Amino acid sequence: MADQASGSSSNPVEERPYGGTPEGPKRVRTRHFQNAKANGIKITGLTSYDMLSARIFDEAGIDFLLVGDSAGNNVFGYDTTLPVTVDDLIPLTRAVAHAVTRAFVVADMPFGSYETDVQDALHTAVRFMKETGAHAVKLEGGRRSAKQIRRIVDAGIPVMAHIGYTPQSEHQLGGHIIQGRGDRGIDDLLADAHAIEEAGAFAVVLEMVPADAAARVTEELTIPTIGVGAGPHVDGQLLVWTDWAGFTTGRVPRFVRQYADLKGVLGEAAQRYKADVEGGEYPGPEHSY
Ligand SMILES: Nc1nc(=O)c2c([nH]1)NC[C@@H]1CN(c3ccc(C(=O)N[C@@H](CCC(=O)O)C(=O)O)cc3)CN21
Ligand SMILES: CC(C)C(=O)C(=O)O
Ligand SMILES: [Mg+2]
Repeated sequence: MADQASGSSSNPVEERPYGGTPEGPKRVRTRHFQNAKANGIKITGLTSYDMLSARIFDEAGIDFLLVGDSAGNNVFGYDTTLPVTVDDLIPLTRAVAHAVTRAFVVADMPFGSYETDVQDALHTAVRFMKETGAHAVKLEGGRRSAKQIRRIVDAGIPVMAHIGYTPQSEHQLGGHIIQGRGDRGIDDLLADAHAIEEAGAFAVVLEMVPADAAARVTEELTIPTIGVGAGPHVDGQLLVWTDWAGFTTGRVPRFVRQYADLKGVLGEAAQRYKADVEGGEYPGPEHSY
């Protein structure tokens, strides 16, 4: 998301140690998502669960950071996102929101915090906005979540929707299964997408859907689509950062391209550290007082 998306091309050029897009908006807002789609500029997103990774991604010019309930898998060590609570995510979201200067921060609403009732959904969204400094909330579901989306948007809180494969419904969907396949699948996906747009969401995540289905949704909607395993014909991409950085120790979905080998780097560092301590090589005189 670069210059044309900002609406203000007069930002002074500043040095960013990780590269990125210094010419883009000073602070990413929902209108920049809309402008990016209108101008054909791709939006980039990563998850983040802590201050250090958030700072690095923000300085690199990643447009938005999602404090995902995938923290269940990647921080808390659960097999699914289902046990994650609002109280689990609030401190992580606060850490990320306080770390960024440019990136748009999205708080993921965990399972059980919005499906029960429209009032519950609003209460959860307000907690995230009031207690963390996030700029928007995200929730799963299309038609089934439209009432919740409308209520939260009416309260002045931007909502990112999420359809296709929705991990909080893993047991109903029967595992990590591609959604939106076949005519019936595409019709369902489109109906969900239109319901989300009508309810007032500013963007929608499409997870694990065929590229042609994602292209149809992207074409038909006026709000930007953010793909996670949805092929190239979408308005932006999002990945779970620990998958993307080669930090995840378990299975990683096929749609991920791994941009680093953190597991290898840290594993090797730990082995060298152990060897140095055991061999009397660390600490050296320069580390001692
Ligand atoms: N975007 C995203 N959604 C998730 O639900 C998710 C992540 N990332 N990353 C962390 C964990 C790991 N998860 C997953 C999800 C799918 C596969 C997987 O291997 N999927 C197959 C297709 C389905 C299958 O055969 O199981 C694939 O080829 O991608 C692995 C781990 C679920 N979690
Ligand atoms: C994978 C994205 C869309 C997500 O919801 C999460 O990280 O929790
Ligand atoms: Mg999530």
